[in-house]
Amino acid sequence: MDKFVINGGQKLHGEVTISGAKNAALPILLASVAGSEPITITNVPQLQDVSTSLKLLQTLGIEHSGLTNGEVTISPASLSCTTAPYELVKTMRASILALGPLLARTGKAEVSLPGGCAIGARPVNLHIEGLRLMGATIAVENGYIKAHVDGRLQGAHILMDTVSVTGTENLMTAAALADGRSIIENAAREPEVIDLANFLNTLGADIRGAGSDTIEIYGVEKLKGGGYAVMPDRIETGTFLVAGLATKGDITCLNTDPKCLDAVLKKLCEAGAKIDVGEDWIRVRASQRPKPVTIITAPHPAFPTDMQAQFCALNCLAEGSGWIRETIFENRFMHIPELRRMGAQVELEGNTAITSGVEKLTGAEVMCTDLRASASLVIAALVAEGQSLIERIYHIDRGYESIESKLTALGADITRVRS
Ligand SMILES: CC(=O)N[C@H]1[C@@H](OP(=O)(O)OP(=O)(O)OC[C@H]2O[C@@H](n3ccc(=O)[nH]c3=O)[C@H](O)[C@@H]2O)O[C@H](CO)[C@@H](O)[C@@H]1O
Ligand SMILES: C=C(OP(=O)(O)O)C(=O)O
Repeated sequence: MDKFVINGGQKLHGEVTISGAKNAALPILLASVAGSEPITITNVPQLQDVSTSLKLLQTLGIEHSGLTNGEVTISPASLSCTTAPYELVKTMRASILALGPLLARTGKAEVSLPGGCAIGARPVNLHIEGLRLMGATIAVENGYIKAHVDGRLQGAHILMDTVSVTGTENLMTAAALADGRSIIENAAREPEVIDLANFLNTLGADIRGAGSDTIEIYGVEKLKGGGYAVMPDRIETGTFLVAGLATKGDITCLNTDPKCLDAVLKKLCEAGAKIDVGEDWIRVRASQRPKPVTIITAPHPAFPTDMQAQFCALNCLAEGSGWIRETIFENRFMHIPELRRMGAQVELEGNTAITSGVEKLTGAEVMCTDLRASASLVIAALVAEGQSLIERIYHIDRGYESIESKLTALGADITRVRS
């Protein structure tokens, strides 16, 4: 398993180009299952989860060109299998997004249950309930969601009990091919949901209202081919901005979208960063220790849970105490014990992490437990005095493209040790 060795203490400075968004690329790649003509997708990040998605498409019999320079052409016409197997699904939760398009296109789908994972139980009941409302018969047997429908799925009125990002995406994609009109209420408003809707509309779908809490979908019989560029990764952007502030640096994120980052930019300013934005770039500058912030994670447009761990690392360095409450996932504080190994003073009270900022963290051997927890450890190690060894970085490779090259170009001292 690869490791990072980081010698802390370098201020980050310079420009970094942000990659396409993992959480938009994965739904888009898997929604291509619903298509029938060639689709070219660009600005796709080179990530482990993207490789897994392409492997899954291949397992379904769907031919593709492979990913080159962020571009992949997918030929969904060759679909020949409707089972998403455990070996692939277990490594990537987003595989559940194969369920809606497979069922809508072929009338049949067997997708392994993604199961629990590091950050919480993450059930998929809302995906299943929504598809049932659209006329599917679904059984959960032998660890698989087994779904079928005679003829086409039927348009339905779906009120989601909880805001679910992939739940909304799965149902929206299925409804795009259903017979008649569907309404999804209490839909997720995340920018990645809008990106998926725009992608499907490029292929001839009729989806209205994505980005609001009510999405209206008029089903079409077939999708056509087309090209689409994935939106920039707002979480990768936020992670680099936090690293810039934590190291008292001066960095500019290019090829990003400041409009998707309102809640994060607000907290960066409260933490003392000087932020400048343009149409597609964000510059962060800092010269002082950060100020502590108070954060409550919640669905978009509120503060994203995927930025919680990175701000925890920031609060650990702040001048004074702050707190962060996690309301989306019940087990998303596994970075805390690792940050403590680096000298952080953090108490956990239920779903709230209360920090007393320390003047310096110290390098240590730490272990990644999930994707964003890994990002928080990298940020802490960049600031810490001395050397840190970060283990199990396969978690970070799921979601950050070439993170060590990007950080090195910004002046960090980071090396990947391969094993
Ligand atoms: C690939 C992708 O886009 N992943 C993102 C997506 O995950 P994901 O779509 O899995 O997360 P959800 O939005 O579905 O989860 C939100 C909450 O709803 C609950 N829930 C969800 C579905 C369901 O059927 N029943 C249920 O109870 C979950 O347990 C959780 O408490 O949104 C999360 C919340 O912004 C992000 O952290 C993930 O990075
Ligand atoms: C939790 C995340 O991803 P996933 O839903 O793919 O596990 C994330 O991107 O932070």
